[in-house]
Amino acid sequence: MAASLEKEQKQNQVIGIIEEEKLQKQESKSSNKITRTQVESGEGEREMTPTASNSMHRSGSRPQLDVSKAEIQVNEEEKYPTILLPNQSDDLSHLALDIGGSLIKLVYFSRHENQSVDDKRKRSVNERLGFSKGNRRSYPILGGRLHFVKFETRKINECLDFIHSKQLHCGGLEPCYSDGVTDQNGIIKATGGGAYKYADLFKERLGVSLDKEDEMDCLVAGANFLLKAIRHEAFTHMEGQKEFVQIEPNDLFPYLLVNIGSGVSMIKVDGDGKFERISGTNVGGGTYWGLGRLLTKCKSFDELLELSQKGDNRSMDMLVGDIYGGLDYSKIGLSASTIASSFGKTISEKKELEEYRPEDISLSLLRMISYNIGQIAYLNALRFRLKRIFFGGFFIRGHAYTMDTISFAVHFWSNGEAQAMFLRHEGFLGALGAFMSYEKHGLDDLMVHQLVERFPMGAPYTGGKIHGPPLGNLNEKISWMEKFLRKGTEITAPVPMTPLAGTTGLGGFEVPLSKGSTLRSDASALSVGVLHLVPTLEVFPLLADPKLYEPNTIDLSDNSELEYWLTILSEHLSDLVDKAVASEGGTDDAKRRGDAFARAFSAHLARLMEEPSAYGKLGLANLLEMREECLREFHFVDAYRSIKQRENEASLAVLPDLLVELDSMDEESRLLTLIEGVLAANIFDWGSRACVDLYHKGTIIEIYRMSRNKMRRPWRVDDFDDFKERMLGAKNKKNSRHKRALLFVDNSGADIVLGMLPLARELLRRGTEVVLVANSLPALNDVTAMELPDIIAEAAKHCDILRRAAEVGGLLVDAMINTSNSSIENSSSVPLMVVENGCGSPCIDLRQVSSELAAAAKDADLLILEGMGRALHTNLNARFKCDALKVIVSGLQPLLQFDEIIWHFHHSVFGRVSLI
Ligand SMILES: Nc1ncnc2c1ncn2[C@@H]1O[C@H](COP(=O)(O)OP(=O)(O)OP(=O)(O)O)[C@@H](O)[C@H]1O
Ligand SMILES: CC(C)(CO)[C@@H](O)C(=O)NCCC(=O)O
Ligand SMILES: [Mn+2]
Repeated sequence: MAASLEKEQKQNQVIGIIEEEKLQKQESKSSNKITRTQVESGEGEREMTPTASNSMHRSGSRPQLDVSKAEIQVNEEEKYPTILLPNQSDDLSHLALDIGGSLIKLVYFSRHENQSVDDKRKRSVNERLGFSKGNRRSYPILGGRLHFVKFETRKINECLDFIHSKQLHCGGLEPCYSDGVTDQNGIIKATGGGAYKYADLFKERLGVSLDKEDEMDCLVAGANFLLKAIRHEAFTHMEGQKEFVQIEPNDLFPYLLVNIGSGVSMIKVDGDGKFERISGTNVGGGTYWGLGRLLTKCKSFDELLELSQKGDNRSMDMLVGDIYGGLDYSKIGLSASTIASSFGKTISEKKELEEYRPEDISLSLLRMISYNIGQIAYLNALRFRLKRIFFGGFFIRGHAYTMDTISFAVHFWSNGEAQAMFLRHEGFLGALGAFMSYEKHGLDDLMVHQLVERFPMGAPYTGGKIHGPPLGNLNEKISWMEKFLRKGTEITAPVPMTPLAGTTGLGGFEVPLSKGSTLRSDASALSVGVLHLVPTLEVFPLLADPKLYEPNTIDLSDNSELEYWLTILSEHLSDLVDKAVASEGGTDDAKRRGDAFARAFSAHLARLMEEPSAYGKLGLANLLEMREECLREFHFVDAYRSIKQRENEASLAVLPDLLVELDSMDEESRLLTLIEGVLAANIFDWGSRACVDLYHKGTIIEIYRMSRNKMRRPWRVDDFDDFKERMLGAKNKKNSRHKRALLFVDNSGADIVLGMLPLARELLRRGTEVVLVANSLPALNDVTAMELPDIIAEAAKHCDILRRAAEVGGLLVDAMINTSNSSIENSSSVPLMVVENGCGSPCIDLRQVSSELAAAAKDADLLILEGMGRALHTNLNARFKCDALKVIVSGLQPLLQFDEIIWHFHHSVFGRVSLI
């Protein structure tokens, strides 16, 4: 009882300060960091980590850009030069099509050739951990991206141009990978009626043959894949509320798939490839668009849909009340406001078509068709006792009112027994299924954790948008951004609808309530991202229960939280842009890219502000990663590069003094000092202006010591005694040492050099192997795995323990020789290693880590997570199979908050009670 109370209190304390943390982290990471560190090191520009500037690190797990030997190509006619990337391999692509009665859907795959840098760190890690490079060979498609694009069928020429401009028809799957036995070049998988109808046109225009796949097979294959492999693919939508549902793959079948395209197909799905088309209706999306166009003279589907938002169907529809003199027909459960007869009112009036409002016509039509489909779907579900109904097809178009209407119908007629669900990739089921019909596509074998969805700016506009030329390169994308933002806030959401309070009737609400009056034409385009297939990602093996694991501590589905973070991010944007531009030498090109980045990222923020679930279920980790990805999209490789270098150098200069000081202490005080040191050094992270003011007279070691002195116990959550006991043993009892510790490191500079390295050294001294786990790609001023070996090499010059361990771990060049002749195995030393974590974000989602890290985790029995991103914003509530230590500094006002420390030590070893 007491224990659980204590646990609860600690938890509350922890949660209570999160509010304060958020601000600080962001302030710190984006504020202008002019600490004493930088002021002192005049030679900050000197390259300390030569690799960083030469070539972009190609993470084994996330495809990246190779900017080595990049050249700016000046073209007289063009105002802006093109950047040539000679070492950037061309994407290999292939394509599948679903050519429907209304829309053509494309799914295409692009892959960077596997050029991941085989650096010495990687090699030594591979050797040490017996880790090998995944299964790329046997699954040819893995390791690339899936793009989703659509065009109107009546504008098939635009589609052909798109395919041609991207050369998508040239990259069949087989020729790229097989031993040349089969040559399937020139064959594209295609489904939908158009695969028959337009086969000749494709042959004529592109010289390719369409390999026809059955439409129903494809719909089912696509739906099954999405529902199994994409987290939060399905959602419910009722009364304006969108809720993502996670369906267990072994609890998926049977279900009813209702694909609302031009016409509607209803398919009972019992398993992979096991299905039956049980029904359909000719009253579908084509009916709405076709009749709507005739009746309203609308020029586009979106225009028609937009009209409906301002409509009032009572002028068109005959309601029960119209028939019953304003009364309900309660005996049979019909309220006065229930539609008795769609468009029925128009018979009794002598009005001509022109006298009706197009808005009202559109809304009546939309309701008529949505209800009808909902009802037929329900009846079919009833027929086969199916509880779940998934609605796909582009009729839905992410449109809130349409979904609400369908949901209402299903809910109403089934008395709440059946549930309507929608799919984020709504209209792409068939195309995805066609894609999957390629042999050896490898998609079947992909697991949820190997897929990462991203939302680059290029995607919606090359792809999502139905009109317009494809964007070929960054230059075009930037020009496009410039043009597009001149037009204002175009990238926003479909207008969310909220039900009218107290309405009655079958419809549940009479008129859609809209926040704005326009339906953003790009909305549905933006909700489908690019799907990165990353076979090297794995679930972190030490998670106590991966099913229960939720990385994000803060719930962004809470609107005030989301708003808070979006505001923080937008407030710090200009500062980040300055840094990014400076990191690329402040050239005109960098400025232009910086500007485009700012526009793009603001557009994302605006979109999320308007529709929080626009990108699916978004956690803080995703949001922060989106910022980093957006920087990378505009070719900002490492915005904090020079800041990181300066801080590393300044910290390395004082490391020897610190080590001397530590070595003069007894074991117990050294352990405490080390932990205080980690906390103190993590504070350098925030580098706020207040901190600068306070410290501007000190040297880095003085600042570090001063903050360390402020780290007096007791801490906010203070489990140091438990940790100490585990490390040093109790009075008469000596605890066994840990075999291997994984240290998830955070920032460059003091944080890594004066905080984490000395702690690593202590572990090494005690005979524990140490693996430093760092980012694969830059994020803010976080240290990356690629930068660590150089930092360690520098530190090793002043410390035998680090030097020997780094040699054993293969991190030092001379050690490479040793490792290869394996004499090192005889050494009694334990190794210091570095692995990349698989991410490029200040947070870490432990469901998707690099295979290196997963391999390193196999023998680990101690985890140390440091800093707010990795231990607070994510993973605060994570439970592990082994000892885990989370070390975090937090506080609203830096000066007052030095004692705001979260420290907990969590035993999950058998039989021991969790302390938090
Ligand atoms: N931009 C658009 N242009 C035309 N129709 C659109 C658009 N956006 C959404 N729609 C709706 O989506 C429907 C087409 O959906 P979808 O692409 O799933 O079907 P399809 O494959 O073309 O049709 P079918 O499977 O019956 O051959 C249209 O009939 C229309 O109601
Ligand atoms: C003919 C298809 C399958 C073409 O996609 C589709 O438009 C559809 O299911 N139409 C409805 C046909 C019916 O079952 O009444
Ligand atoms: Mn179709």
